[in-house]
Amino acid sequence: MEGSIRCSANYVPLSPITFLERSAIVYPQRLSLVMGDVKYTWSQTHHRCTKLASSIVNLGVSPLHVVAVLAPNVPAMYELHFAVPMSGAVLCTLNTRHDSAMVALLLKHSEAKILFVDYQLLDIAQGALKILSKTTNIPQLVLILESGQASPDTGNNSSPPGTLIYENLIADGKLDFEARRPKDEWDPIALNYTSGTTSSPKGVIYSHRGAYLNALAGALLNEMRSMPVYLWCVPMFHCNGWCLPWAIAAQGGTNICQRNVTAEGIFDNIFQHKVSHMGGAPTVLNMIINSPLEVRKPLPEKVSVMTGGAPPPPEVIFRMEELGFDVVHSYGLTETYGPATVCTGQPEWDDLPRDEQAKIKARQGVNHLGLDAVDIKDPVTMESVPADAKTIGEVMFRGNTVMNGYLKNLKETQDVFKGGWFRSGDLGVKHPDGYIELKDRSKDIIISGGENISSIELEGVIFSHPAVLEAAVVARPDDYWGETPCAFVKLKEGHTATAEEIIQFCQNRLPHYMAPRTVVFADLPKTSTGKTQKFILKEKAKAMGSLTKKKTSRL
Ligand SMILES: Nc1ncnc2c1ncn2[C@@H]1O[C@H](COP(=O)(O)OP(=O)(O)OP(=O)(O)O)[C@@H](O)[C@H]1O
Repeated sequence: MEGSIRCSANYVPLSPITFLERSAIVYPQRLSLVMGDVKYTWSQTHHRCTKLASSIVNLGVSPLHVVAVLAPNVPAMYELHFAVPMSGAVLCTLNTRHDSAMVALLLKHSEAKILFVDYQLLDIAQGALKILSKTTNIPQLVLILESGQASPDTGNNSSPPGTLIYENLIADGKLDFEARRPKDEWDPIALNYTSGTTSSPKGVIYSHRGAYLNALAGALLNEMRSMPVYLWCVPMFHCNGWCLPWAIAAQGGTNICQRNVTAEGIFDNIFQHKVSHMGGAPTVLNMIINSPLEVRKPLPEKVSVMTGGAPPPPEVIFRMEELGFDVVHSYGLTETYGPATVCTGQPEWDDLPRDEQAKIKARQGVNHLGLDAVDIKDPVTMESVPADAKTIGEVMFRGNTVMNGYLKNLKETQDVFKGGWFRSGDLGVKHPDGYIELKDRSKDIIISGGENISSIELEGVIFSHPAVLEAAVVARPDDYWGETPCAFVKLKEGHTATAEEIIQFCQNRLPHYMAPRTVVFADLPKTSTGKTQKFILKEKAKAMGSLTKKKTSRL
């Protein structure tokens, strides 16, 4: 329109770096980070990140170079979420459960210039560098020590010559360094590899703009007021901790860091630090509700817990709320910066019976405020499916919190954006109230005698059996039915149940064709982000062979 001028006065590339700068002014003396005796204020965090960023630049890192980190949720991991972007580089957080071969592969793919590594993971990093040294340049290693740990020697592993020490980089950094801001808000801020549940990890590129918007949407959907106290259970290496490191800075909150996640640690931290918010995959919630009675103490105040990353069974939501937690259910993918939808609560739901409420809350919901739209579409015609809670289609996303693309994989990027929407590979339905509900990943849906069986729905029912701790359902190939549902079940300690009892339990609650035909009692293989590795279970189910023989009629 005539009269408008786009200039630096009214158009500044969005970046979460501004959250830290603002918090250092608004909340200078308030606690930003706590882990054991280590405590920093927002002013200190700002200073430390500035100095660290200057040292990263000093090491020869140029804008858009990749800087990798292999560390659990320790304060350094949090600081790197700001220091790396402030240096103009792109942060690549690596899964702490990867072995050296996978770390080497991802370092090579991302062409990382620096690898920050926690001392407890030094042997993995060293193994990776050894593999890399055979074919390519190796990144500069920077060792993160425990606070007060003076020596780089870590038990049997002494760091290789030339290794730098994290705290020295901060001590030697310049406080007058001016943070490098993105030239364009579309510039990458992070590179996140997917969990590798269904295929090899893909490198997902996040922009400053997307991270900024998803962080603010995260604060809103968690209903975080200023100065929340956030307990870190979600690994920061997974979708940058669902973008919450940036959200907590935006709200001047206190980050309570912990190396390991245990039910005892969670309750201790809640009491000690008056935690207001936390997050965790359904496996973490399951661990909480099944922890011994002496651990599960009544909460001093409501704690809001965001869950996602895998389908939370209604039973888990129900029992968490019985303990006094407020469960916020969110769904998304690495490609959507983690959380993309939220099952926004409605006051009328409060009048429903508790188990009914839990079922409604287990739905994946609606797009959050930072995302333009989520829809369920026919992947061929791209038509929206009717909102009848029955017609299955593919979940698709559109908006500013969808990734830039996959690193060095244009073909895959084009494929997932075909039709102008991001195709998630998840299958779901739309309810009449517009909320979506996931039924399966397209690779996991079970088709038995022409009927679709949702493994998520079936797992939810098995899960509500009082003896069941965990359940996963996969397809068992069948000569007559095509596939039949095969349940892998882990029982709670001290509980018993037979396969027949589990099958009967399901038949009493579901149409008969949906009940499992096979029940196997076993431990469930998991990814480090809490997802069941169904491909392993599928192999096992396949190895069992067909339940029915060819040419037999109905069972
Ligand atoms: N709230 C949720 N309910 C149900 N499923 C969820 C939820 N949140 C996430 N998921 C599942 O997790 C998937 C996203 O996982 P993520 O991006 O971490 O990597 P991955 O898809 O497991 O890895 P890969 O793409 O390499 O197989 C979603 O597509 C969905 O299937």
